[in-house]
Amino acid sequence: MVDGVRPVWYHTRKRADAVRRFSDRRGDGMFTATTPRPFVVWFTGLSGGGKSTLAHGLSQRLQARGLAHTVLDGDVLRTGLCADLGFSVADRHENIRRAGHVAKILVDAGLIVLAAFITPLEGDRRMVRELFAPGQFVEVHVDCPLAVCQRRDPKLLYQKARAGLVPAMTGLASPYERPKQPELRIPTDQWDVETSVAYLWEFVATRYAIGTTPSPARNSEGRDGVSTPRR
Ligand SMILES: Nc1ncnc2c1ncn2[C@@H]1O[C@H](COP(=O)(O)OS(=O)(=O)O)[C@@H](OP(=O)(O)O)[C@H]1O
Ligand SMILES: Nc1ncnc2c1ncn2[C@@H]1O[C@H](COP(=O)(O)OP(=O)(O)O)[C@@H](O)[C@H]1O
Repeated sequence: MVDGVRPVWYHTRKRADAVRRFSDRRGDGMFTATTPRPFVVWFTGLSGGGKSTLAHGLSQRLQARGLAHTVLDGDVLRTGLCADLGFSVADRHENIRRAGHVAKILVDAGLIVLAAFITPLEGDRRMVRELFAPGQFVEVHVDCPLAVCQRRDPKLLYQKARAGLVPAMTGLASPYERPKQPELRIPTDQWDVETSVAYLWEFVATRYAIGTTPSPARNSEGRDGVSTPRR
């Protein structure tokens, strides 16, 4: 240390110590209920299915509890970081690879990440999952039939695709592989937004012990398996 100037590692360690004191009041290495370990919720599904709507609905609930989080949206990343990519299988793979690594960096920095990308292929979803520790990744299949997505068509993309103006539209000219083992399926053609967000919240809040007393089960690192939608 020279002239009272402290090296970067000093501040980093002091901050880490402070965070640990705050987040580990039990003193046994477990985070408290109000400061869950960071995790990623990865929304996959057709365009118009409800990925962004549900990500922002969950974001509001996290916001209300003061939990540090961010939303990563395919539409947004494609205006900057991924602006060079189109919708071929190879470009979608690269898009998801980049998005997955950004999510990983943010989760490692302590944020809860809500990622909304079509992510149409099982292999790409697996690639992203494998970036994270077991139990840190929640795959949510925003499950909405193509016909309903086409009826909603909030961005008129399907209409344009049918007119030949949007190439490789997912579900029409480009495949969407139905997720085999997501942690959650949300049938957004059958449930309204409020019901869907409530269901999502119940799963996330339980799994990560948000706003509840920590229980021995919450420290489990294993996958919880698919949760069957119920009303
Ligand atoms: N051909 C084609 N197919 C699907 N989607 C298209 C296409 N062209 C543009 N868009 C717009 O891009 C958004 C999807 O980007 P993603 O990064 O989520 O796609 S992917 O995961 O790489 O497949 C998607 O956003 P969402 O509607 O929110 O899914 C569309 O707004
Ligand atoms: N249960 C539901 N969950 C999410 N969105 C729903 C639901 N029911 C109807 N919607 C509507 O469907 C549309 C989904 O659009 P959006 O969230 O942009 O989809 P995506 O991000 O998958 O393209 C919105 O207009 C939303 O209000």
